[in-house]
This record gives sequence, C-alpha cells and structure tokens, in this order.
Amino acid sequence: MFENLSDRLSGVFDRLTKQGALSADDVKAAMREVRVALLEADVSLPVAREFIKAVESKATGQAVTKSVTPGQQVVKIVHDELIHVLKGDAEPGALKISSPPAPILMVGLQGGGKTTTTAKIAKRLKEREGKKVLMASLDVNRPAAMEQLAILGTQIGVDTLPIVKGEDPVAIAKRAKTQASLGGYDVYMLDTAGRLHIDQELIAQAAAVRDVANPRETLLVVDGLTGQDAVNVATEFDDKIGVTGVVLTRMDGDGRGGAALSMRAVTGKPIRFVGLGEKLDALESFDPERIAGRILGMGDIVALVEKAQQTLEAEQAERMIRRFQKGQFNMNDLKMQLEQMIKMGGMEGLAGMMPGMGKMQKQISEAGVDDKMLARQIALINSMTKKERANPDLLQASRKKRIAKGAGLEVQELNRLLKQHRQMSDVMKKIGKGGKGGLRQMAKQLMGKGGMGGMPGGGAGMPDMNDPKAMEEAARALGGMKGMPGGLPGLGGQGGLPPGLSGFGKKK
Ligand SMILES: Nc1nc2c(ncn2[C@@H]2O[C@H](COP(=O)(O)OP(=O)(O)OP(=O)(O)O)[C@@H](O)[C@H]2O)c(=O)[nH]1
Repeated sequence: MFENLSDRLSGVFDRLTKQGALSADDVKAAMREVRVALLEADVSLPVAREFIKAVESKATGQAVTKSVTPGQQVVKIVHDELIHVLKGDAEPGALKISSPPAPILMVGLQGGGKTTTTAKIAKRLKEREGKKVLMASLDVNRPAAMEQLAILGTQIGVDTLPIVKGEDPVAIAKRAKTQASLGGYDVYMLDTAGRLHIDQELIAQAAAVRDVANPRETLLVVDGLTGQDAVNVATEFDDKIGVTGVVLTRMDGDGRGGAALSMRAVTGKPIRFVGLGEKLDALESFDPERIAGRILGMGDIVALVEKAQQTLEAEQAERMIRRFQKGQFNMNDLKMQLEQMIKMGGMEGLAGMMPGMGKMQKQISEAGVDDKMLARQIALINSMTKKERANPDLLQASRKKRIAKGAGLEVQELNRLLKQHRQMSDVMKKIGKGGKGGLRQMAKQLMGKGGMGGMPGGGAGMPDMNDPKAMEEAARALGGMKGMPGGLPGLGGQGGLPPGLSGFGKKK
C-alpha cells in the first residue's frame, strides 16, 4: 500500500554512485521524500516540518558507510532521529504507584478504549507486579459502561467498586479512595466517562475527580488511528486536566503510528503503553524502535546499515592490528590525529584516551601546550615534504630549519613535535610486540560499544606493553571511546592509527 521510504530514496541517490559524504542538496532532496513518508504515516504537518529540519542538519556532511546506499544511510539517520523524538523522559510502562493506595486517573474520549485499557493495566499490575488493584467506573451517563468494567474485572480477577445507583463521579471517586485504603489495595483506578468530543462538562467532571483523588498518574487513552485528532485531544486534556502519560490504542490496526510522533512532539508527554488488540493482554510498553520502523514503513534497512557499520569496524580493527604489528606510525598519521584532536574538542576532550597519552599529557600540559599548539604542529607537518612525512628519521638539522621556517616557527617547536611522534611510535611498536591475542582483544574493545565510563584518568600512564594483563586492561579502558560524538571520518581508511583513535569509527 505504501511505498517504502528506502525505495523512494534510492531514486534520489541514483546519481550518487561513489561512496562519499551526504551533500546538502542530496539531503534536501531526500528530505522531501521523508516528508511524504511521514505525512502518509499520519504525522501532522508542523511536526513533520520540525522533524525534517532536525534531520537535515544531522545528515548533511555525514559519511556514507561502505556497502550501504546513501538512501539506506538516510533511512537510518531518520530512524534514529524518530527514536530520539519518540522516547520520553519517563520509562515506558513504568507507573508511579508507590505509597499505596495510589490513584490512577484514566481519561479520554468515548470509544477510545479507556475502559478496556483500564482493565489491561490492572491485569498487568496484578500479574507482573503482584499489585492488589481496585477499579471503579465513574461513567454515570452510561450504566452499561459500569457493567462493562465489572465484567472485565471478573474476567481478569480484579476487584471493582460496587455500583451504587445515583451517585455522582466525585462521590464514586471518594468511595473508591476509602475502599482502597480500607481494603489494603496498592492501586485504585478511576475510569472516567468519555464523550464523543471534548466539552465543558466532561472537562469539569474530570477536573473535579482529579481534585478529590489527587492522582499519582493521569493517563490519557487515545485512539492511535485518529492521527491529528488524537494530538488535539491530548493537547486539550493536558491543558485542562494535566496528563502524566499517554496510552495509544488500536496500534494493531492498519495505521502507521504517525500519531505517536505527533503526540510526543506536540505534547511532550511520554507514551507509556500501546494497545495492540481487544484482548486484555494486548497491551505493551511503548517501544520507540518498533513505532519508528512502522512510521518509515521499512523493516530491515536499519539492521542492514548497522551490520554494514559493524563490518566496516571489523575491517578497521584488522587494519589497525596490521599497522600496530609493523609498528607503523608516520607523520601523516600524526597529522590526521592532530586534526581530529582539534575536531573533537582539543586536548581536553582527549585526556587520557590512549595508552601513553596520560603520561604524555602531563608533560604536554607542563610544557604549556594548548589547542593553538595543535594548529602549529599541523603547520609544521604541512611544511614537510612527502618523503619526510613518511620517514621522519630523515629530519636532520638543515631540513629541520627549512621546515620550521616554512611554518613560521622555531626549530625547538619542531623538535618537540618529533619527540612526541617518537613516543607515540614507541607505543605502537610495543603494542605490536604484545602478541596478536592481546591486540585482537584491544581492537575488539576499541570497536565495542559504550560510553566513556571505562577511560583511565589523565594521569594513568602507560601500561607495560610486555605484560599481557596490563595490555588487556588498557584495551578494556579504551573500550569506552566508541561512544564519543563526532567520529573520525577518514581515519579508519588510512590505517596507522595510534591506539585508541580509530575506534571512533563512522558513528553519527
Ligand atoms: N483493535 C483494538 N481494539 C481496541 C483496543 N483497545 C480497545 N479496543 C476496542 O475498542 C472498543 C472501545 O473500547 P472501550 O474500552 O469500550 O472504550 P472507552 O474509551 O472506554 O469508551 P467509553 O466507555 O464509551 O467511554 C472496544 O470494542 C475495545 O475492545 C486496541 O488496542 N486495539
């Protein structure tokens, strides 16, 4: 029924035959297609526009991963951004129901699935969390609604508040509260009346109930198939009553789930659950990944791109191992590294990232090195001939003078650079001798996922390269670097990286 987004995008990128970075024009063309896909998935226009703006700036200039098409790469970027928007602060499915009896207020329009969802949540709390739950219907307009809840309660083995004819919703809420306290319930759920449209009376009633019950959670139940309408309903309920979370029902239908994105973007409220059918266990915690895949109408593209990235990283790791083993690390490698250091936030951002770096950094900071120094060092390397860069041992006095002069700097500064290079190169050689097992472990760690948690401090110093244990530790310590933002485009392809740096790979 819907055209796959990656099919649409492949047309846009047909002319881009070589692997490269995504240009601004390519991204713009792609974003037109993304917009159509979002609108088809029922995402509201202003939300789609806002979303595209965010993706556009992220995608432009991003390197295209080997063995996937640029179209697929864009799909992955869009997918990741969708997940980013869809994720709320609150843990999906987790309700704030400590200190019993905790009231949960259920609100929404008639027919949205409120009563069914009340029973679904009660069942879940009972079965998964062992909670004792009481349900009460506050729908005095429709006696059948009260009966419906009582029947559902019997089905799932959850108590319902006995029906007392002629009581108003506030009185029922008060009775539920008393009953919940006396009966030792952990949670009591108040299923309010629905209306076909939001009206004054409905809101006034829900607000009055809210004021007596003081709910821990106010969950808005909306039909996920109603798209933009669902968002309007959510905005209004939130303005008037205050909502802590949203449940999207009928997500088992044909709809593409665009309402979820609009809902998050417009109301900022977390989506806690999705209803996936009429049965009472057809309720799941909201899964942003699943909805993102559905909105885009593509299943395997993301997995494909991730796999391609992993393959690329494995190749980089192998290349790195080979370079380490040969102890190769020339001035071109150093220059690339310096450039990347600047890109990644200078000296500070790199503190303690590599074996040897901790010790060196201390010396570097004692010598008063700052980020301007990095730029001067790059200028020095630029001033060298190709041969000199490949083989820094050629640099004797006259060459040094020429190079320093070419960069407008002192020979002293060049000497410092050469010393730094020698130290790094020594580290490479020692690592190279450290044995293939340790190297593989290190490379694996470098390519591994994770944050900066495992980093050694700036003063960690160099590990003993002949000690396999120390090597493993260094490798483990380096394992955190993958999570760094920015990435080091181009580094992997060149090989010869100082330990630690190539792990940044081509992550977004
Ligand atoms: N397919 C599907 N049907 C659902 C889902 N949730 C609820 N329903 C069905 O939607 C219909 C309306 O659900 P109710 O729970 O009665 O709706 P309500 O919001 O309580 O309506 P009122 O009590 O009239 O305010 C029922 O037939 C439910 O079985 C869902 O996630 N998927």
